[in-house]
Amino acid sequence: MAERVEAKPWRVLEFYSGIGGMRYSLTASGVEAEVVEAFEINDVANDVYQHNFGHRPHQGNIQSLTAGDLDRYNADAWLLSPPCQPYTRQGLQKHSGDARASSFLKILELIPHTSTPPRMLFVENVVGFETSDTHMEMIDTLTKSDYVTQEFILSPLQFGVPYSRPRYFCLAKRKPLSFQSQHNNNKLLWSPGPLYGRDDQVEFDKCQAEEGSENLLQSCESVEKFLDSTAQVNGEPGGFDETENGSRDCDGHQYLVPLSLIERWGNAMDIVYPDSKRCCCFTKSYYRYVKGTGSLLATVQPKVKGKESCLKEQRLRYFTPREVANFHSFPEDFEFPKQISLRQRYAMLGNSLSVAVVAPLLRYLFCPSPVLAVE
Ligand SMILES: C[S@@+](CC[C@H](N)C(=O)[O-])C[C@H]1O[C@@H](n2cnc3c(N)ncnc32)[C@H](O)[C@@H]1O
Repeated sequence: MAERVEAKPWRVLEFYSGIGGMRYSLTASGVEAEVVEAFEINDVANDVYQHNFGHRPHQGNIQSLTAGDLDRYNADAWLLSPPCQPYTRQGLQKHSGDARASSFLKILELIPHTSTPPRMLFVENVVGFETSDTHMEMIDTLTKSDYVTQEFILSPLQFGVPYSRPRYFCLAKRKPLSFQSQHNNNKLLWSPGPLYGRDDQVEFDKCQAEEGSENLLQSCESVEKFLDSTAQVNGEPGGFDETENGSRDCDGHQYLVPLSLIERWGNAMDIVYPDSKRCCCFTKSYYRYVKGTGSLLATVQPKVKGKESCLKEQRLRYFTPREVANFHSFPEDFEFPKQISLRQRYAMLGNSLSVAVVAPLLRYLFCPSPVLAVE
């Protein structure tokens, strides 16, 4: 095998590509890499991916891929964001017993059967994955296949984004490749310090990643910066499913939270203001349900913030899909094709990831470009 020619981009496979959050992160990381194929079962997500990247992912069940199929791509790295439902706190936490975990386990099992196993792997999932039996199997397979791992739990709050979305990440490199800070091998880290060559904050309080300490929040931008100044919150032109939004239509304002919902669920709502420094994780059920699915924006700021003031007078609205994409640090040119309904937009964004978090993790995984062994 020849030494890797530095000018040649890394060849990358993107599994569970969704709307392409991983690909945007790879671009934002500045790593010279090329996505040689993406894999995704959902045709609506593939419409969005194709619209933005000009390439339609391989549509089908990842579970049916064989080692031979994957060998053909001759990929250096696999990026994977498998379904998180088996591990979510709200779910039944059936872990590997959940059918939705099986395609990921199957892909892991293929690694030792490929003729050229990927040199690097990147896995994203929800907090809770790290204690699952799927995680145990993953680490076992990676160790047996000669990989060294470093794991992180990080939130956009730690990257200056006023958005709490802690997620689990596994970075794996196949020997003889190694990480920059090898003393963090086989550790679960709650701090982004190692990504920037700082090891001072590794023993970071895990609550900070999850909830955001006061210091951390003060270093974040305000929610205002993420609002879409051009958004016509009285109805974006075109692209929305009339019947779906009809029931929400309140004075023609499709993003306004109906008063009936405020009366019923007001106590359970997470309300933020333009000068807030934190908002809650947007899930795929945002806009369908209000409890625990993401924050609502008060467009009229009361003298006393919060629920002490009449919620009905705060003119609460949902964040628009563009604004959710902003909290995910998606680029400005990301857009949905017109035919994608509002609910589908929220659902796919809720499944996606934070580019602000994943880009530096990918940079850390790929760089400095390790010199590969000469065969
Ligand atoms: C957590 S989401 C990943 C989203 C993606 N990272 C993004 O930025 O949008 C998981 C994705 O995997 C897809 N998926 C789930 N099971 C699959 C399977 N067996 N084969 C292919 N795709 C699958 C889902 O449709 C979903 O889009």
